[in-house]
Amino acid sequence: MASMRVHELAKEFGMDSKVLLSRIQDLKIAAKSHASVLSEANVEKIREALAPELGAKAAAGMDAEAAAKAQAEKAAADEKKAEEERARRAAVERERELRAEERARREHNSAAKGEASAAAASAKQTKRPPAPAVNSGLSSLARQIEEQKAAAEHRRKKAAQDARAAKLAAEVAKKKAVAEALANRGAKKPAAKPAVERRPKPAPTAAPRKSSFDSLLSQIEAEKNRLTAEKAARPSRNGNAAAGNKKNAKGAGKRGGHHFEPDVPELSNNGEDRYAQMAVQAEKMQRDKVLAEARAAVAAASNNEGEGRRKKRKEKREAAQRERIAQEAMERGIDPSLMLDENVVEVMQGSTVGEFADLLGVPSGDVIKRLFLLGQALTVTQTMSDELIELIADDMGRKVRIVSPEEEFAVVYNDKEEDLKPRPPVVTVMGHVDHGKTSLLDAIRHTGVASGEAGGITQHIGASVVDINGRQITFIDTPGHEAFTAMRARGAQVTDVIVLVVAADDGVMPQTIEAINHAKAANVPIVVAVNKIDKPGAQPDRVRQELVEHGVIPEEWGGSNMFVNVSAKQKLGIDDLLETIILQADVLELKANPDALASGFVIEANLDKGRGPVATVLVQRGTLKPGDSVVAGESYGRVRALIDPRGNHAKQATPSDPVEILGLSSVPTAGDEFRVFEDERDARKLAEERAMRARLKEQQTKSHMSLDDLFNRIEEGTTELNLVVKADVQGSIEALRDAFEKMDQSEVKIQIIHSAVGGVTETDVTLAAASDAIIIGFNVRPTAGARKAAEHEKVDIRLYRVIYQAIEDINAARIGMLAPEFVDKDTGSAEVRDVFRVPKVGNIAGCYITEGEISRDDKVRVVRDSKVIYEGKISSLRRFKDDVKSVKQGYECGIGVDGYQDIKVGDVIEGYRTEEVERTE
Ligand SMILES: Nc1nc2c(ncn2[C@@H]2O[C@H](COP(=O)(O)OP(=O)(O)OP(=O)(O)O)[C@@H](O)[C@H]2O)c(=O)[nH]1
Repeated sequence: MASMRVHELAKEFGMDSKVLLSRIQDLKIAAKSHASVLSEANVEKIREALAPELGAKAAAGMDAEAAAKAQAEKAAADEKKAEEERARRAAVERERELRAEERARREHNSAAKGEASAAAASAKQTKRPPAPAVNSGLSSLARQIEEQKAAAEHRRKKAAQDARAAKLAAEVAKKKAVAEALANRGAKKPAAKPAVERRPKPAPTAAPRKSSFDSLLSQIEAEKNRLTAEKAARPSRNGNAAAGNKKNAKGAGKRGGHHFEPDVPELSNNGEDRYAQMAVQAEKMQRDKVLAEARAAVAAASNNEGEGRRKKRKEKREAAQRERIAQEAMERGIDPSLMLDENVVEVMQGSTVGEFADLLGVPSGDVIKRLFLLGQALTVTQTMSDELIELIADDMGRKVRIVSPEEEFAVVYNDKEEDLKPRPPVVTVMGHVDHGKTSLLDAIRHTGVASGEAGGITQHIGASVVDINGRQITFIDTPGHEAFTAMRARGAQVTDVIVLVVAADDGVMPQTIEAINHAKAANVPIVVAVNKIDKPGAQPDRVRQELVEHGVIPEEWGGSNMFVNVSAKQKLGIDDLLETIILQADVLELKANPDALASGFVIEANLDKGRGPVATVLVQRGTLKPGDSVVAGESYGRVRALIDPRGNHAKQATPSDPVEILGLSSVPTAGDEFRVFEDERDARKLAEERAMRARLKEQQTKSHMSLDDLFNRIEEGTTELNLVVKADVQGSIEALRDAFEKMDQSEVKIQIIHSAVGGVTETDVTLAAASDAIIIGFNVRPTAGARKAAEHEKVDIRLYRVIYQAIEDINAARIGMLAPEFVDKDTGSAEVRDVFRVPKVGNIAGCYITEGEISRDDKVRVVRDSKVIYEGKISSLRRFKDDVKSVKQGYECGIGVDGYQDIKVGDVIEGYRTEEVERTE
């Protein structure tokens, strides 16, 4: 059975497609509409889940006759069942009665038996309360058990008595034997055999440990006799025994391996002394024997358990191997279960239909057929997207793992704890416009230079290094959150600490809040530099209070953020700030392995006329040296020279060092990863593959989170929906926040990562791209730059005019039912450069089309300061007094907006069309 569409399945079930769709969504299976394709596995799942419901439905749908027949059949079956049950119960009753009779009979017999017990029995019987027949049967059974228990106890005691008697007899026999042996000692040695034979029969291995001192003595004697006899029977070790032969010697040796042969010295013959010696011997023998037994037991156990142990060790080895693979998988960002499962087939990203079929060992025709059923007509030589590879494999019940080309070179950074060495912190300065970021960086650099090497004028390489009390701090030179977020958007996490500059005379401003949000999104700690404290209007405490409202709480007030008052202009508090940064870094315990091939990120790059491509990189791991083969983004090459921030040639750059690289093949982009390879060919191959992938990616840029995609993302495990909210007034933001809080967030948590009053800017788009967020705008418009950036980054910008629409959309998106069938498509944008008053017609906007093309039939919105102030239709579109159908970008025209006279110079007229969009998967 192949995959099916929802409506096909609904038809099969005799259900309404919509009803089935909602049931499917309840089952958390991705399906958006009646046309959605369901995989075979999902169809099976749905069938199973709906089986009871469908069964009931089927029963309900049967005609009356069939229903009556079924009912009759059921009644007959029930009756038959009841009959059987009655018969079974009767049989049980009969059995019970018979048992009671039998018990009564036995009781009667035992009561009659024995005169002595008769009285007792009758006494017992009189004691027992008169009970009905069944009860008396039970109590007699209990009595029988009691009697049997007593008899067993008696037998046990008797056996114990017998054993004790036998033991005593054995002891006596032993004593006798010892006495005899002692008496015979010295006169004539007893024959070996009889001595051994005389060993008392019940002298088991366990007995000596428990036996008394006397019995031990007798054992010693017996053992000694046995040994003497054995010695006499086998050749002496020095080989002069006439009877000696090699075989015997060997056999004795072997026996010695398992046998306990205590070294018992001869005893002197006089009285108490002799007994003392015997006592010592007894103790020694006891100990040695126990030891020997223990050893034998261990040897036996290890022989028996050898197999088990080997198995265990093998299991342990395999578990360790699995753990290692899982660890490696996690470090490479791969699902460990896919790497551990032997049934998983690894398929190279971008495989053709033919290659895919070969890897799975199936005919290409089969794959093509399945693709066709999914609405994808591909030929054998066409490449399959990741999604199709997974879909078709799933359809075939096969497991695959898509291997990206870069994975071949994926370096697993798994440094051992002992290889990690402390490294300096990397700091970015952020803050509102004009709060003194540049001045502060200058002041800091000046401090560094003053206390550092003489003559070291900092070069602009994108980062600078400052020394404070022998400790290094690396500052990223580009202040502001744009650069920071742009880097982060590219996956480059280079900053350890953010210095947030807030002017003491100005307080918290919109960009201050933006910076806080960026820092929080990146999970980077903030050190606050309250700047301009030299100014008369400075209120550093007010800054603290304002920041508290945004979750930045001073340490002295019980929070976790360090604050320092500074004046960048008068260079006050700079050392204090640097020391605070060091303190914050110490808290972070920053470490890296310097003894490895270097890797890190490009923080700035340009093409220098004289020197060719130049890139400033920040080393994050390992040590970079001239001569290293390096890849930086899509560029590669051999490091010709390293230049430090002071403009000097460097011999090496270690973790947290910024350094300029010369010798690359092309100019990389800020935020690109760089990595050193042992072999230059590998570096080149990776760079080329990256370039190829970038081209591919350009064609199919991975979209960021979008409302259309939210349901699928939730299905894939997304649990958070990040939002950037921009609105015309603060009240709208608060209202939206309130509404979200009331929403069911059990499946996906809604987080507003940034909100502000104003139009949607490029920075909003970069933040959204970096945090995989959706931008929501209320009565605001994106700037042209923001729109372009969003298009490029595939960031979803949703613009609303009423709050409930946004709430409805997000609610619908969560369950995959987002259905705005109509969307506004922008057509063009015009800048109002003049306003003409035309009698009888009204005000006409003299415009310049800055983007796209505006047509006479388009709807328009009038935008002022990024806010929509009017929406309506075009009443007239003219070029030089002529009515025209449309005007393209770069041309001037006159636009009359129907019903709106308040047009002003500087307004923007945006043309758009409302189009019906067919929702696809
Ligand atoms: N009085 C006083 N003025 C300062 C201080 N720090 C900076 N300024 C002044 O504030 C103005 C802005 O300083 P910048 O360093 O350019 O501020 P910025 O944050 O880098 O500004 P942008 O680059 O435009 O974002 C300049 O005129 C500085 O001279 C200070 O500590 N005290």
